[in-house]
Parts: sequence; C-alpha cells; structure tokens
Amino acid sequence: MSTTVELSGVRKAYTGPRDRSVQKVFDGLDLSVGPGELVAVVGASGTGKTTLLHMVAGLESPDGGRVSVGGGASPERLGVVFQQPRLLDWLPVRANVEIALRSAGMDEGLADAALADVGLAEYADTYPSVLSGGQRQRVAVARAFSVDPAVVLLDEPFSALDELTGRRLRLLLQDLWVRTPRVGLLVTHSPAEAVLLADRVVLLAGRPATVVREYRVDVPRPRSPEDPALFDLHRRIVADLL
Ligand SMILES: Nc1ncnc2c1ncn2[C@@H]1O[C@H](COP(=O)(O)OP(=O)(O)OP(=O)(O)O)[C@@H](O)[C@H]1O
Repeated sequence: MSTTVELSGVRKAYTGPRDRSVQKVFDGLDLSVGPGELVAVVGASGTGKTTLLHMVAGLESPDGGRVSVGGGASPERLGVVFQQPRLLDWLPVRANVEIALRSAGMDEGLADAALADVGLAEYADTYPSVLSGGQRQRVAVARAFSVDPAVVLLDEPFSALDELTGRRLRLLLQDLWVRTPRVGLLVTHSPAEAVLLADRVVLLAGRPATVVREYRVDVPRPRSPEDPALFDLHRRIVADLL
C-alpha cells in the first residue's frame, strides 16, 4: 500500500497560561495527503499550522479524532525540516547526518551522498558554526532526506533565510522532489513558496480552524518562480488570505 497522511475529525485545545481558558485550535479537522503528494498549508498567524504539523510528526497528541501516517505495515520514516536547522554544533556536518541515519537503523555511509545531493560534499568535515545560514539549512535538508523518508514535514523551512538563499533552497527542494516524490506537508507563510512547491495548497482559517479553501497547482515540475501561471494562483491565494 502507498503512504498517505490522514487527519480525520481531529480535535486539539490548549489551556491558557493565565486564566486557564480553553482555546480550541481544531475541533474536527479533516485533511488528507495522497501518495506522492506535497500539500502546502497556509493561513493567518496563530491558526494552528504548526500544531497540525507537530501532530503529524508525533510531537503533539490530538485530543480526539485520528492522525495516521502510513499505509504500509511498518512505521514510515519521517524527515522533518524546521525553520531553524537545529544542528549539533559540536559535531562535524557529516556526523550530524550520520546521527539521523543511525536512528533510522540505516548505513551511516549514506551521509556523504546526502551531503552531495545538497551541494555540500566538501563541507562534510566542517563544523556547522562556520557555515552560512543557507548552508546550515542545507545540512538540515540533507539530514531529513538522508533516511529516504516516506513522509517529509517542512515547517517554514526557508523563512529565516534571505530572499536569494531561500530561492536557491526552494529550487533545491524541488529538485529532490522531482527525483523522488514523497508524501509531504509544507507549512508556510509564503503563498509564492506554496504554489512553487506544492501539488495542492490548503488554506486554514477560523477558530477552531478548518480547511476553508483548496487550490490545485496543475503546473508540471520543474517549475520556475517566474511562471505566470503560478503568479495568477499566488494572487488568488493572497486575496483570500487578506
Ligand atoms: N504549547 C502551547 N500551549 C498553549 N497554546 C499553544 C501552544 N502551542 C500553540 N498554542 C496556541 O495555539 C494556536 C495555534 O498555534 P500554532 O503555532 O499552531 O499556529 P500557526 O498557525 O503555526 O502560527 P504562526 O503562523 O504564527 O507560526 C495559537 O493561538 C497558539 O498561541
């Protein structure tokens, strides 16, 4: 069976730190990501995008409903990229990737190929602290993809980077996706990033939040950020977000 991510009837609430009031972030959220599909989640700040991703990653538990990742008999391998690279600065770049491979029970020798895939082959013995922000995020991408993940979760992966570096990293991610499509969820504040990378964009809104709109991106890959078809869709999403 092919891998999918399914959320059905998901409920999640937080209790306020001061007045103990209950804030319902989700109260019956449904969302599914099909085999080989990359879905981008956009929505206003505080709608619950990161909470959604954390529940899929197993970092948060839903209060009710079902979050399922998989389809196969065994647990699926996850690759996660956060806004910050979260590297271990006291270990060389190669060792940062080897740790992910070891945790997945895979051959650590695959680290060099993963670093080559992100253009960092000659930085394997370097320490993360001397790398640029973009290079550090490339290491984070290499670490996530090194384990050949069935599911990739991306939480604002390029929003801390300057515009040109972010653009290069988006195109790198697209290259990795063209090579091996996976099940993916991308949380982003950038509608331009969403339409460049995703097969489908979902707009979360409301409190509790639900998927209020969906946009299919029927543009074949590899895509160019300058493609007018993407820009039209981008404009529609921005109008709906405002
Ligand atoms: N651990 C927590 N404890 C209490 N409230 C939380 C917690 N995590 C998130 N929240 C609240 O849940 C709501 C959704 O937060 P979340 O970070 O998922 O939103 P978001 O859409 O990712 O926001 P942003 O776009 O600003 O990153 C927010 O109101 C937030 O304050």
